[in-house]
Amino acid sequence: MSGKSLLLKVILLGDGGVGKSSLMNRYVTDRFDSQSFHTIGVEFLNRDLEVDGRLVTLQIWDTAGQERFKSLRTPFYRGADCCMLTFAVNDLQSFQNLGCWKKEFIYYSDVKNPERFPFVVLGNKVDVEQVGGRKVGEDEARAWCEENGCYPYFETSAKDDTNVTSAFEAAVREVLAAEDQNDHILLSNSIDLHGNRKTSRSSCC
Ligand SMILES: Nc1nc2c(ncn2[C@@H]2O[C@H](COP(=O)(O)OP(=O)(O)OP(=O)(O)O)[C@@H](O)[C@H]2O)c(=O)[nH]1
Ligand SMILES: [Mg+2]
Repeated sequence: MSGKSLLLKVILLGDGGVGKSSLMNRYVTDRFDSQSFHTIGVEFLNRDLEVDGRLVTLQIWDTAGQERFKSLRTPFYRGADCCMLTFAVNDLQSFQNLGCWKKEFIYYSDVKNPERFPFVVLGNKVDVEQVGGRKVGEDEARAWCEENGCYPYFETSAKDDTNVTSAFEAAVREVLAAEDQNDHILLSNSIDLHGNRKTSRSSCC
């Protein structure tokens, strides 16, 4: 295990009220507030964790999902290592807006290679299933993830603490895997001192 901690910036995006702040608070402080206020702008919290033997400081940036706060949140997209696109399974519109959130992120973060950028999708509030409140099926959500870039999908509940840890750990794994891939591309395109240019390309998902 490496002794140095890697700082990773993960950003939570999605419609107002889907539970982004609740997911961050559940993960970092293990608390849930059923009366939480809408976020204004952005907030962030850190949590240290170890994934596959690597020490990581996860810096979670929680953004305001309401349209009126757009100009306050978009300046913070730059430098993100992973984007967690969040909807609520009892809110069809929030699912239908995932594509807009992805576009907004790509535009303002100015990522070099959007096709390779690590996104993770969260369908939050799965606890509502028990009271018949689900509006988006798991299959439908998985199909969207498949079509839009083979993104990992997690059905979460900040209220019941379902899959919250797994989702954040998956975000870290996605970033680490993407970095390994980039290192591999750099290595395979390097020129050795004997004049043999290596041109082998790595394959992707
Ligand atoms: N039943 C249920 N309610 C949840 C869950 N997560 C969040 N909520 C509730 O949904 C409401 C909105 O949650 P927030 O975490 O504030 O939503 P947000 O995505 O941060 O909203 P904005 O800050 O406006 O973008 C609050 O009343 C939460 O208590 C969940 O997993 N299950
Ligand atoms: Mg919030």
